[in-house]
Amino acid sequence: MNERRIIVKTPASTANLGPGFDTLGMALSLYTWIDMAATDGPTRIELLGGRLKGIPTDKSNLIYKMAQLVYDEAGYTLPELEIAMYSEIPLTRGLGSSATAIVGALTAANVLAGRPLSDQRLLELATAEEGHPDNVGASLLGGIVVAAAGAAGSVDCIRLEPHARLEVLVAIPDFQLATEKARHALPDSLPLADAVHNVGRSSLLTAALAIGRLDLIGKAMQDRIHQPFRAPLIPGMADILARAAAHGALGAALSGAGPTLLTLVDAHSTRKQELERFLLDTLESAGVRAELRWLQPVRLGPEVELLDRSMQDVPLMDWIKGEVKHD
Ligand SMILES: Nc1ncnc2c1ncn2[C@@H]1O[C@H](COP(=O)(O)OP(=O)(O)O)[C@@H](O)[C@H]1O
Ligand SMILES: N[C@@H](CCOP(=O)(O)O)C(=O)O
Repeated sequence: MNERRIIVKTPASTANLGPGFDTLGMALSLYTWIDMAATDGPTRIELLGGRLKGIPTDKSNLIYKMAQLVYDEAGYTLPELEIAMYSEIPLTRGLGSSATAIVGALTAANVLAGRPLSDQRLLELATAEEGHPDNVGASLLGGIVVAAAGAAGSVDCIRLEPHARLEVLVAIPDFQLATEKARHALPDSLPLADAVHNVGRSSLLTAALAIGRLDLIGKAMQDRIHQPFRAPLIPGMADILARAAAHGALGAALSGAGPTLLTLVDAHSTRKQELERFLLDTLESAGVRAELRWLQPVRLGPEVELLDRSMQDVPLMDWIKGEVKHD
């Protein structure tokens, strides 16, 4: 069979950006590649690189399940599949690895099926699977997204173009924190004053990002909905959020549900090394080892390649190595 081989490269994401809990997201320059083709043989799922260890390779795999969902929605019968996947996104660190896998798989399966589903339907399916629209919105639309999930599975999502001078420095701690666990740390209800605080900051942040008021970002990234409750799970976090701006960041936030800490930085800043030192020293004093990564906001959502016959047998890693050289 193997006539349509699809490779989809999907960006990671950071959610919340501080006050926009379950609402704001931004696509980031780390990627997952999903390679999907129909096959006459039995389904085969290959996970490449070290990061996907422990993830099932049978039909309970998330990628396969998302493919099944697309075909069910379209009313088609899912063929047996050959799937390969490689990810450079660290899992369970607050960089949206699960959302990237969901969006990449829905996109690949939709192309394989001849695009029966609209992007809007893919967004709704991805949100239902992930439980919140911020990460999947960013991975699907690219850029910065403002997303709101409504009744009966509806999702409204608006994409903003990231400012050309916006850069991202993340500190990725060497421990994992499952989103589910970090969501359990949150209270069931909040004082009205805290809700008002967040509505103000989140609206200000959205407006500032939309019109390029980088000077307002630090003030606007304040949050009282989730970060105060998650801070005890991440040693050093409270200190970093309180003092990153004094060390050259435009603003700082917990990335998604953590434990990664995110700083937004003006690309023209002359204080990048000072910020790097501050993040590493603060985390080290708190007993946390972390890796720093400079990332860019990504403007594109999933990039789809339909491989022609001459490329049918090229291993996914060889194909990727044409553009990246790391694991
Ligand atoms: N490529 C993938 N294939 C299958 N499952 C994945 C993949 N990437 C992530 N996951 C699942 O998502 C989980 C991590 O999701 P989550 O706790 O929301 O953290 P994050 O999305 O911030 O990395 C992993 O433990 C794994 O079960
Ligand atoms: N809005 C969610 C975002 C979770 O992001 P993840 O990258 O940690 O999965 C939350 O804050 O729980």
